[in-house]
Amino acid sequence: MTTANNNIREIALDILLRIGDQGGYSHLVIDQALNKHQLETRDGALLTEIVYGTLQRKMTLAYDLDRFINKKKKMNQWVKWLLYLSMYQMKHLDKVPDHAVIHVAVEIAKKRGHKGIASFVNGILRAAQREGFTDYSEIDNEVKRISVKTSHPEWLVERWIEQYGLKVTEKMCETNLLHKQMTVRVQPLKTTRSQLIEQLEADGIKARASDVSDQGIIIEKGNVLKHESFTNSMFTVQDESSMLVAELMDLDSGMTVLDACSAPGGKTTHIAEKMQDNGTVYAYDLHGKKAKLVADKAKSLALTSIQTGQADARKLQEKHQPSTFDRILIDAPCTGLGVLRSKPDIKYNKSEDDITQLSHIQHEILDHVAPLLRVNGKLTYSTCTVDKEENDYVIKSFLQQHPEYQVDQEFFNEIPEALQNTSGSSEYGMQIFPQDFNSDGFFITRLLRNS
Ligand SMILES: C[S@@+](CC[C@H](N)C(=O)[O-])C[C@H]1O[C@@H](n2cnc3c(N)ncnc32)[C@H](O)[C@@H]1O
Repeated sequence: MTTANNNIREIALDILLRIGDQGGYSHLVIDQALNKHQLETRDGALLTEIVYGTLQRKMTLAYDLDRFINKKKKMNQWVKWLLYLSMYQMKHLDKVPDHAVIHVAVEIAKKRGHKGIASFVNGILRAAQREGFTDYSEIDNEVKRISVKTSHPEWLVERWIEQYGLKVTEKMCETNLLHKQMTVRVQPLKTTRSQLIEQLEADGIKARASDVSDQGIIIEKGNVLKHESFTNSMFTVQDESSMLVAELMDLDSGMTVLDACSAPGGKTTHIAEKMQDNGTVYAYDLHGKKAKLVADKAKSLALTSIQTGQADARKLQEKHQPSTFDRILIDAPCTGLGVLRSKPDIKYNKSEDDITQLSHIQHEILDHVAPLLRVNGKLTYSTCTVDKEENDYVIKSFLQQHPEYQVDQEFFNEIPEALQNTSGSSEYGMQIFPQDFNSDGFFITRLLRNS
């Protein structure tokens, strides 16, 4: 193993300490580290794999480690994370032999600590190499077994089982550990989807058309972010479930649309594209800096129909007259339990109280924005979370208090074929699980104002 390899593990250890114990956001901390260290593509990919893999499986690795350790022994945080990241590589990275993983871990332990710690690390990892890892079937309690095996907190597993059943929950937790392919959305005012796919394929990037959005492209192999079409803003990176939101808003050219919670602008720009950049999309966000990101994104995609501003969605009645908008999108702030594959820290940091608090905010936003829609207009509500309290129940209680609204039944007919029979959906909307379509977990519904 080279110094570069040692270095990658040391950087990985620093990142894990920042995310794991100091609460940094995984994607932001990794991006910062990749920029700071200017790693080659292959090294960057290995670093990302080790950090995400270890973080994704933190609870499983803690269970594994417990089997090899004298529990009375107090361990430094960095030693714990070094053991986790080493065990992760031994269990899941075939290309790195165990003896090399152990060697690097011992070197790092010597450098950061002293000989005694190095010998402790060596002893634990050699025991793991000798005895191997369990398949967790020895855990009788179903909730605990799923929690340990898939590294999701017990409260969340229990909650999902209650809401969606054991089979769906176990599958969801397993899917949350898998790699998600990148998907992008073509900017149709600049090129067509088939032209872009052809261009990518010609340059060695394997790509195919999405079934859920006619602007969507699934990238199967290759780094599309280094391709000239990205530099030229021919597309934007977006998850397929997220693309489905604007697809299901029933948009038309020339409309006046409100996007009440818009940053960083993935859906705002999609809305403008679907209206051929003709009409007006008012895009707000609670945070001024974030609203600027929406303006930047609109500019980079050369879209001119978007007007951005800072505002609390609950106070938009101060800016707009009642019955102004043809379409409204509330892509609400949420716990993000549908995006655990790309943001694994969420599953360790969020609590049931966060769910309840956010559901109150979601309800308040809906309540205050509702009068701004014109009669016969349509309001789309979406979240990237999997939890009934933030989804179905928010809609249910909104409808009870707003008899002038109903769920738009046409919405269910417009759901793409491939997603027609998702098991999580209810009379209040469509719940996409990560396992349904290898996309993010999302809730989407559309309400009609009838008086
Ligand atoms: C799920 S994100 C929106 C993602 C965005 N629609 C997209 O597709 O790129 C929710 C956004 O709501 C914003 N937000 C939170 N509370 C808000 C409020 N009271 N009023 C307006 N925006 C709010 C957050 O800053 C965050 O950017």
